[in-house]
Amino acid sequence: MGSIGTTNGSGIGHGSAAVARRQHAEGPAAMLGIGTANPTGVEVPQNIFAENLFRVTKSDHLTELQQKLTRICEKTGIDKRHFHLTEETLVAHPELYDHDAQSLDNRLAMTVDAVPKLAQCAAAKAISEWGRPASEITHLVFSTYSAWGAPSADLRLATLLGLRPTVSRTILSLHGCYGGGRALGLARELAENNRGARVLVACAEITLVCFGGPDGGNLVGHALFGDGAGAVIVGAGPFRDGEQSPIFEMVHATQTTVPKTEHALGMQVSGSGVDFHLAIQVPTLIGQNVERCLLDAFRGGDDDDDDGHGAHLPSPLSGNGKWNDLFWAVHPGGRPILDNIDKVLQLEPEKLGASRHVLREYGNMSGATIVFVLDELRRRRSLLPEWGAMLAFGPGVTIETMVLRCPR
Ligand SMILES: CC(C)(COP(=O)(O)OP(=O)(O)OC[C@H]1O[C@@H](n2cnc3c(N)ncnc32)[C@H](O)[C@@H]1OP(=O)(O)O)[C@@H](O)C(=O)NCCC(=O)NCCSC(=O)/C=C/c1ccc(O)cc1
Repeated sequence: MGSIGTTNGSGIGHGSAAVARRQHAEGPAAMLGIGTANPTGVEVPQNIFAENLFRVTKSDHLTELQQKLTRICEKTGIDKRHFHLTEETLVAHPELYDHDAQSLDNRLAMTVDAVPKLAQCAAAKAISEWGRPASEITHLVFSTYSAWGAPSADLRLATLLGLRPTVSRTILSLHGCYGGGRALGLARELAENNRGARVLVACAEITLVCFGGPDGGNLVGHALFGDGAGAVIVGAGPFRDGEQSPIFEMVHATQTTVPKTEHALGMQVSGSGVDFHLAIQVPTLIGQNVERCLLDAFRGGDDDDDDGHGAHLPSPLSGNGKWNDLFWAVHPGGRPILDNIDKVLQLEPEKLGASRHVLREYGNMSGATIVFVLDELRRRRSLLPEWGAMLAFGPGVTIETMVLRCPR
């Protein structure tokens, strides 16, 4: 027995090492198709959001609270958001804004199909751009906090898209706003370590699970979050006939948890739904930690001698304007988060333009938002420098960082 799993003696080890080497893809993983979608029913301009919310939840008597939400809405940098939840649904389900009512079952019943369907719309666009049939997808990574149950939303999405029964599925739940960054990081590793793999990343969020009356203490969440889905096809070379050429290469990725910040961002599930907690310090915490994460991510690439791109990574240094040599895909978690990143990295005004555009047009769609930012950057591709950085944040506090390259 002694030789199984060892690299000396039997030759089994050498053989398995060779198999492992053959399983590696050629070159870095890349995004080969990007798609986004929003619910089509409800689009709410931010300047009437507070008035609407208080009216539909029969809370007009809470005038001070309404004034406060109006003040907060004005500072979000958001123009409009899209929602799955309609006024008719709220009339039929007053338990959705009664925080003493047991409403979790009804909420989940409303999202169980809607979340994978929204993801399907985004995925269909990503697959169409990729240029190959859905049956060639080998892996699915689905991130959502809005739909729970087993069989889970990833299986429902796989069925809706007609993925093959051997597709290797993973669902990421409750990652909140860094779910998209984590799903892309995982897809990168799957694509580079499984020759021929084509990974569908899907993120979809419907805020109905956490909707509540304005007296529930989550005014900032009300002002910030919207519904949406994003999808990306990730694969590494060799590339196939008919495939879209790489949009962004995913050169190196890191995940950092900022110590002792568990209290800052969170989600609590109860019989009455899902409550968010967003501490007032979050924008400052992210501003204080983001540069270290970026330096680690760009330095980390130098250690990856095997993958062949470490030696070519640029080495941006703080304070000398070098961060402005990159393009930026930053999760627009909130306007002050973007402002703080601008300040800390001394970015030129338009560097976070794609993130601010997405925040303005859609609000914060948690994990799906980063895909919208990548989609927007892709539209501006001819203007982008060669190298870029992606940042996503969420509970932990967790910061996902990825070094990107825009091939010429
Ligand atoms: C638009 C805000 C709310 C206000 O803008 P501002 O420039 O800070 O303006 P002010 O300083 O004048 O604040 C306006 C009011 O908002 C209040 N406020 C200001 N942040 C707060 C505050 N976190 N609390 C509760 N009152 C506040 C503030 O006290 C003040 O109240 P008042 O004096 O009565 O008008 C801005 O601070 C903002 O966007 N904050 C949110 C940032 C944030 O934490 N974003 C989440 C990033 S991470 C992420 O996206 C993940 C989310 C997630 C997803 C899924 C999960 O499961 C878990 C998490």
